[in-house]
Amino acid sequence: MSRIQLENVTKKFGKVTALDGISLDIRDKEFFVLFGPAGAGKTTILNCIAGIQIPEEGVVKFDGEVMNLTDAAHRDTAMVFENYALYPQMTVYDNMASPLRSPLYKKDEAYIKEKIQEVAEMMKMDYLLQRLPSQLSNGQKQRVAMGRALVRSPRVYLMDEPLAHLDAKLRNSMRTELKEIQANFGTTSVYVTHDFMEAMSLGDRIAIVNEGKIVQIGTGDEIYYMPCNEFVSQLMGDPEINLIAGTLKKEGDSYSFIMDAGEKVYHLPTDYELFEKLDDLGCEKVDIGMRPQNLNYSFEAHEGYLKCTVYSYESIGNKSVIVAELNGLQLRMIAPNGLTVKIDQDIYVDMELNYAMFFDAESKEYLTRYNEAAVLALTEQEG
Ligand SMILES: Nc1ncnc2c1ncn2[C@@H]1O[C@H](COP(=O)(O)OP(=O)(O)OP(=O)(O)O)[C@@H](O)[C@H]1O
Repeated sequence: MSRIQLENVTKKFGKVTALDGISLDIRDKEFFVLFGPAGAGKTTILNCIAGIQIPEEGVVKFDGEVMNLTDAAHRDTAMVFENYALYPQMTVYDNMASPLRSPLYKKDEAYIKEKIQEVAEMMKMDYLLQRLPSQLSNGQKQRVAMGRALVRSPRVYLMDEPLAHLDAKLRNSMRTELKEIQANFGTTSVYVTHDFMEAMSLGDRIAIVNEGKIVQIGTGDEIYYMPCNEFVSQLMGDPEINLIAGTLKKEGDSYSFIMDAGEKVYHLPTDYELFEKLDDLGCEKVDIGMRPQNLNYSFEAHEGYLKCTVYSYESIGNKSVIVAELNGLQLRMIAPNGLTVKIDQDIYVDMELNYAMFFDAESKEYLTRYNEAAVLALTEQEG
């Protein structure tokens, strides 16, 4: 059992408030992801759980027991750092054995050998056991650092960007493995990342951290489909969501959206629940959020398509991103690789508005979206 709670935790470094009244309730056996931009406070949260840093205010609890006065060595956590922290003079085997040889968790050598063999096989690194860290690639060092944490069965694994130095292919396969390993071990895990795909694929739940505060907590789908504000909508998606400023206008039973750029008028697809909500909210100035995959383009003029020019066309691996521009508004869209596209050439853009999210133009807070009830039903199933 390991439920980890933080209640109103504040941590300062001189004048910098790294954590500003953070509260989290991480469930037993949960794979919990902390996701946010650089400097948000993610590592500091891990350090407060580990006992490496002590909050000035607030409480850290393990299974209901206050841990603030328990030192790091006695909290029974296992941490994996981005910078590996391997002992350079020890072989991989001895590095992995080190937690099991420490006075606190001491095990006999036969047990240690068996455990290391099991983890090394699982992590496909048994051929590395006799090497020194200096004889390993960065990716291999990272696997060893993770293996060293996995030989123990602590109350909680604390992982700080453990896949950051792996190449894309290895990162993908490690992601899948990690999730399986955690499911098998059933150990509560808190995992820091600033990689959107990693957060989505690993987290049972994700906490969005920004400027020392928790902005939103939920399943990946919940946050992706109903981000609580524009900042979260931008963070949750790669390529980033399009935010399009304009004015809502009610006309009888229906609504139009007049886009600021080009003053193009869109008649919003009918969704009575959405329209009722818009009636209640009474907002005029809104930003519409459109994911890049819900924009379509053509190089020929079409009725209802928005005439723009190509701003850029760049490959992002197995697909590309086209950015179209109109009066300073840039629209990101997904396209295949290998198109013949010239910068500044005409491009015509269509928006699948029945996927739109609506944000208040002033506060930037989420207002509503199409199919909100269906999204809520989906996320309730997951929760
Ligand atoms: N030991 C320290 N001394 C002074 N300031 C610190 C210290 N540790 C963290 N900070 C500051 O606290 C804030 C939060 O840092 P933290 O490392 O927790 O962020 P993070 O979200 O993990 O960022 P990153 O993704 O870049 O690792 C930052 O402003 C950082 O500069």
